[in-house]
Amino acid sequence: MSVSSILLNIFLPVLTFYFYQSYVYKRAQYKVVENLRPHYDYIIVGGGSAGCVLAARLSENASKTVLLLEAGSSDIGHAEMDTPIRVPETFLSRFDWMFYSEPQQSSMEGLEGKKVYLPRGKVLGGSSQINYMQWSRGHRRDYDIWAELGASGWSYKDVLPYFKKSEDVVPKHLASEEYRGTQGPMKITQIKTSPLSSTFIEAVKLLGYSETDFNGEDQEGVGYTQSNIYKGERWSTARAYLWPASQRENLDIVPDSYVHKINIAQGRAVGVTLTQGASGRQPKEMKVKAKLEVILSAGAFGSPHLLMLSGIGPSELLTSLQIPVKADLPVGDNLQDHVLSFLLVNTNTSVGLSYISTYHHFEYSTFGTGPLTSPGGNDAVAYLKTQPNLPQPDVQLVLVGAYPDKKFMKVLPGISTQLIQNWRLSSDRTGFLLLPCILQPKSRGTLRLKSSDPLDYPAIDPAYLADPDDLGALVKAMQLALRIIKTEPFQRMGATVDRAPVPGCENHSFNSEAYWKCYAHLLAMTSHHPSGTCRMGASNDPKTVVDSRLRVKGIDGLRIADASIMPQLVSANTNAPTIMIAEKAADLIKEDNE
Ligand SMILES: Cc1cc2nc3c(=O)[nH]c(=O)nc-3n(C[C@H](O)[C@H](O)[C@H](O)COP(=O)(O)OP(=O)(O)OC[C@H]3O[C@@H](n4cnc5c(N)ncnc54)[C@H](O)[C@@H]3O)c2cc1C
Repeated sequence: MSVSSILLNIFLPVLTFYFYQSYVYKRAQYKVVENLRPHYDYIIVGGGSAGCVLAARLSENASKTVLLLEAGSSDIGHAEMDTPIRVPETFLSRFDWMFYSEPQQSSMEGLEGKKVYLPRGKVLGGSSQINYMQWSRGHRRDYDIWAELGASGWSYKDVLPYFKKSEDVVPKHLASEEYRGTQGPMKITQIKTSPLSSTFIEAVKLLGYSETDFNGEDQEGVGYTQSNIYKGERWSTARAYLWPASQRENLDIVPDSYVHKINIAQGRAVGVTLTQGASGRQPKEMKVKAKLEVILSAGAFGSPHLLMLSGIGPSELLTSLQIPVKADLPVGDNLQDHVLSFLLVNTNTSVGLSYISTYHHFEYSTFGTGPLTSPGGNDAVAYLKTQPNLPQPDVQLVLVGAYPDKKFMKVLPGISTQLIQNWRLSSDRTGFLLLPCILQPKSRGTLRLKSSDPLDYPAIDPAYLADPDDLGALVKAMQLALRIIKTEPFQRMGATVDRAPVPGCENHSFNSEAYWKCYAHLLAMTSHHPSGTCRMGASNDPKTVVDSRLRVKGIDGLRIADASIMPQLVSANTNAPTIMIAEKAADLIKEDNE
């Protein structure tokens, strides 16, 4: 071994580790809360994307006491979450609830047991701590439709100020005064580390689209991914909102606290029951009282689960489980998620992020730059229309500058061992992934309690592709992606979709519509955007759980603010919209109580 290779392979990683330990791990800490107060003005359940925003905003008023309860652990000092390229390492880790769907009836034939792995963050910062950090708001029509569906005060004009309030857009060319914010806690940047991104942008432009700020005036078009990544690190809501607020006297942040019941007396939420120290220390059950409100921000799976455990949900189901009914509401209906498929594209040269070396690890830990700052490889994105006359884009196409190995494909999307073994993919593993995703799925699923034991996970059935129109839409999205691969910029690198037919679809001629239909039926996956399970809308609408001020119908002192309240899934990733929901919720709560 030469001196230079010893330096490169041994000393650099050691030095890197030392820098990381001394720089990142000691930057922040939460105040230790020895004993909870007997009551707080506000109790927030769930410290995820929404919960961290609410904790920070509600504790701005020093005269109000706020308790944030999070089932998972602290987020501080975990390089696997902080380093943007390392997203997949958080899956199936202690920071993940590791939900699985019920076996799917109309899709996912190629997945183990036809079940979809549904990761969710279990840590301060919640799913914003394990997500791909894509920052996108959706189309203005999405919010106008919310208002048309009965969510008054949630049209695009109404929510735009809250999107702006949440963000600090760093690249100057994106910081339009009318549409973007520059004073908010969420740092938004554009990462341009993969040379493939510009090829993708060039290719999409050849189909007649322009490079756009898809979070600005017009969503349609293509661009580099906008990410909540700053100085090379994930900018979760814990980091953006909670860290700066964490030393406030009136805010107690308590991780490792699993709330299993909202206590309701005479039609009012008066507090919660929780188990503290569930992961590690001696578990301790306790009750805490809320003087003003309990705010549920446990996410699209956690919030409906907890409501039902507390007696708020479909009365027939609750009665069958011997749970006394406090309010008969359609909790757990209206589950929506984006569904996508993936195209494995081979190239004749090494592209994307496959060039990452020891030097890049050193570069990252020393300067916070380089390919390790890529948001899990999701480097460019396009919002496209499958028909020109559509009122808004119906497809999101994400470029992932990396080629997955079979081990990864087994975890995400959870392809069955048998299918992977029989799929004779090219052994030449240079290339990239394209992820065509349908933005307005029609399928609707459910979340139901399996038992009254709070530790039993609920039955989650997203009913992917149950509406036959969704399969057709997904095939059209894939065909659009195939057109992009055929453009000259990609042909320069010999890009072709891997020609090994998926086992089960060999009878269809490769590349025919029937082939892709079969492929999508076998191999679709979640885009990780479950929402809608505690639907917001007019209070006299029997399909809604919360009114337009996010108050749970029929129960005083209880609100929900997270992705579960979306009446209809937005046409984008859901983190920025959830943060917007929490920003607006904080103002509604302050208006009603202060
Ligand atoms: C793998 C993955 C990739 C994604 N990629 C993107 C992306 O690139 N861009 C994007 O915009 N969106 C993305 N999303 C979606 C986005 O992160 C979520 O929509 C958003 O974080 C939802 O926020 P939330 O507040 O509703 O829920 P969460 O952030 O999940 O927060 C819920 C919190 O409540 C806690 N909790 C639950 N039950 C209880 C209980 N009983 N007691 C106490 N605490 C409880 C949980 O531990 C969690 O911390 C992704 C999601 C995942 C999982």
